[in-house]
Amino acid sequence: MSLDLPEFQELDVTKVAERKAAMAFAELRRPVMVDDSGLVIAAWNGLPGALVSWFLDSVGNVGLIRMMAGWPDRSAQVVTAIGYCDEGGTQVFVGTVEGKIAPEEAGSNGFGYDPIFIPGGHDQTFAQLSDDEKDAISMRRRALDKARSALKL
Ligand SMILES: O=P(O)(O)OP(=O)(O)OP(=O)(O)OC[C@H]1O[C@@H](n2cnc3c(O)ncnc32)[C@H](O)[C@@H]1O
Repeated sequence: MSLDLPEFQELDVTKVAERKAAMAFAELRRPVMVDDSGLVIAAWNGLPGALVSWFLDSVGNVGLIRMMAGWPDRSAQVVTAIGYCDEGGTQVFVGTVEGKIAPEEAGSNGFGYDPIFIPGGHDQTFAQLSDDEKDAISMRRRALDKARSALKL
């Protein structure tokens, strides 16, 4: 079932996931799980964070790379927060991958910011890795592993 929830103007994916989960539970009155993901650029004090889809919709990956010109520190994190809510309350499980913004777009796998994010320990973007390679190290995998073990799924 699909549920349209309001978007929160908030940088922190953890807070967005927590509010989304609570709101979805209030609506559906049954256990819910939501996902919110973001791109956290260190030199920009965390921008765009959870607002990344606004950046991608307006300037795209290429625009984002251009906006990084003049910022020598290209380090960034990709973060997924999984929010879970049931009668007992809300819990959030966060997965993070440290890396950096690529000098140019590369690769055609994946979606979103995959072509411009190079995970630490690699010299290729997420979009140059196979689906299996990305899934093995992704922020979403890390968040889901935490959720699985905490919720005993
Ligand atoms: O809340 P908004 O910002 O409207 O977006 P959304 O709910 O539709 O989507 P997400 O939080 O899951 O993701 C925010 C943006 O991050 C991108 N994104 C999410 N997961 C990603 C991944 O694994 N690799 C690359 N980009 C990703 C996605 O394309 C969106 O533009």
